[in-house]
Amino acid sequence: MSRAVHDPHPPEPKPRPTTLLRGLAAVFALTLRACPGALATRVATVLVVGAAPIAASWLLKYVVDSLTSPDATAAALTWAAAGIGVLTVLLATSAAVGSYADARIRRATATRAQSELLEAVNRLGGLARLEQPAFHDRLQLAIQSAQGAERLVTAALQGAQGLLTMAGFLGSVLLISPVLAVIVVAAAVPALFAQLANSRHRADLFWRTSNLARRQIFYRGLLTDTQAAKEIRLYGLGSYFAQRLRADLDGINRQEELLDRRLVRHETALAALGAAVSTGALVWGVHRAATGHLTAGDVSLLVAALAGVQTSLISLVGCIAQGHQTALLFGHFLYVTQVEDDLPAPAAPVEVSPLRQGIEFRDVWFRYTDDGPWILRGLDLTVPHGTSLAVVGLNGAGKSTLVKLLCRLYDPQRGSIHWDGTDLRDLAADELRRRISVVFQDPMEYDLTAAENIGLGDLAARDDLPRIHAAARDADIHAALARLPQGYDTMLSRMFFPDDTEESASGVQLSGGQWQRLALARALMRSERDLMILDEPGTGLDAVAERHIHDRLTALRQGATSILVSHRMGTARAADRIVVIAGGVVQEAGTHEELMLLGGAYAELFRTQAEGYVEQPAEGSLR
Ligand SMILES: Nc1ncnc2c1ncn2[C@@H]1O[C@H](COP(=O)(O)OP(=O)(O)OP(=O)(O)O)[C@@H](O)[C@H]1O
Repeated sequence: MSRAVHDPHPPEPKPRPTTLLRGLAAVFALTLRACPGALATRVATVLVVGAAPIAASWLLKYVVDSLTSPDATAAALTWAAAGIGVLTVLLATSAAVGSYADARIRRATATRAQSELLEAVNRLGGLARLEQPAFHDRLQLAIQSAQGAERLVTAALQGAQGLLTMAGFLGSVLLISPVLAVIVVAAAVPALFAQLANSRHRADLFWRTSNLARRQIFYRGLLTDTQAAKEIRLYGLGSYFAQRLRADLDGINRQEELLDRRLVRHETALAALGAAVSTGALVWGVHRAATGHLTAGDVSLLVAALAGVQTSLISLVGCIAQGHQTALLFGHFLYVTQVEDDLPAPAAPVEVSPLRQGIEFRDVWFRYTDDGPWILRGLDLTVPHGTSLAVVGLNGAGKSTLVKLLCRLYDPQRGSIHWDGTDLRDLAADELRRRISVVFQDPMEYDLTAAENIGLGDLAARDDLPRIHAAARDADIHAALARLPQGYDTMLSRMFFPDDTEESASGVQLSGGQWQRLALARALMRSERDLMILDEPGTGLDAVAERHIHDRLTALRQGATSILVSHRMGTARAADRIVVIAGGVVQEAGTHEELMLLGGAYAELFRTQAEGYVEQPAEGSLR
């Protein structure tokens, strides 16, 4: 079946600005999912805090006018004053309840957003996206925006509150003088546009500096990482990396400083304009009252309205700017959570049955990037069920690439790989992977207990100690783990304490070879495995251990299929079939004896290694 050419490294599109409304809708939806109760409480406080000052200032106008009027009754005045008191109490309590609701919204949305983001990243079936620097930049910004997503809700609610207050007070100013109302609104328009432009510049700055920001996190990690500490000290790299970190931070700071200067100029001018408009309006009001056109109550209302309008305008403009900036950043969160999978899922996945016939690579072409070199160039390879295959070749020949393609961590650009005749692209990647057990060249060292490090191989059996012990025995690591201070419960970490409680019970570090055996035990936990792949498991193992493990694995195989990538010819020779990868294709294939007879690349590799083990006669004995 011919397939459309698939690009395993789809390029990252340039970020498209997210509109305030789209971002707002998305964050409100997120908050509703995270904490609907707190959101409802916050909306109620917004209504109270937004409307109460207007009601209070109208009551105050009534009180002031009544005090200067002979018709006013003491009872009405007292009720009006009490009304102001009730509104003040409501305002004070709403502020406290609002802060509490804000804190709940902040915690709940940040937690929800982070987990939705990590789930989305985990949904990506392959490695291609995760290996793109531009995707990492976006991910970094998405994590930042997930942590501060609630700022958009808070800004929107505060903005709504400001809008409510402003509308009420503007209505009041409108009643006193329509012209004045227009002037007050007009004075706010430049502020609004300036703030929107500023927030766009700030979001641009985040995007432009995200690469620098990621790099300084990398340097900081290097300088504090225990694994890196050995080389950093040995080569005296500490100050060098510290300087590079400093240079990156300086680069970010310089760009931020430029932007801040621009913002301070705008904000100073706008604040001066707002103050001038308010003062002018106040002078006008006092003059109108002095000439008998306004009452004393009108002036008190005007004073309250001008202050109210100015304060809510500033807050509203600030909220829109903050909201706009957060919405632009939130665009990265939306992108990452909605990004297309780098491995297209089959429309109707075929069930992955236990391997019966074998694996077949048919004319497989693969390269990691569009402009990179082809690593595989039309590779054909068959691994019949129940046989063992050894893959050998020089560094960089593409042996690990072949393994990753077989696990469907990437799809080939051309050609196909088949599991019992079914193209891997027609199988669900996670089901396929359940049937494969791999020990990679660089296995993970989890900062967890020894038992957990093995149990992760089959999550459903992570507490099944007899199985964990059996896997450890097969990987020849049981005795070493049993001897640890807390046995299998020993934390294999110098970074964390067991259960974060007992500071005295610090963890231990294993040796490189022991970690490798642990990874092998983890791989052996896979109960449904049909295919075992060992990608250079011997690099950290001593010769005795490798021989022992190899014999155990051969015994364990019992009709199962296995692929071994190895530079150790002594181990590779025992496989049923050996292939030499070179130039992106299978250069030679056969049994050890056949390949030695052929006298090609394999025979040369084998002899070169074997010569290293033959004892040379001492010079004197030559005579
Ligand atoms: N994730 C990646 N992105 C880009 N290029 C890669 C990636 N992984 C490997 N390569 C390149 O692909 C080529 C083949 O790498 P691969 O790891 O498959 O070789 P190998 O035969 O396993 O080598 P070794 O014996 O050193 O382990 C190398 O040139 C390497 O630089």
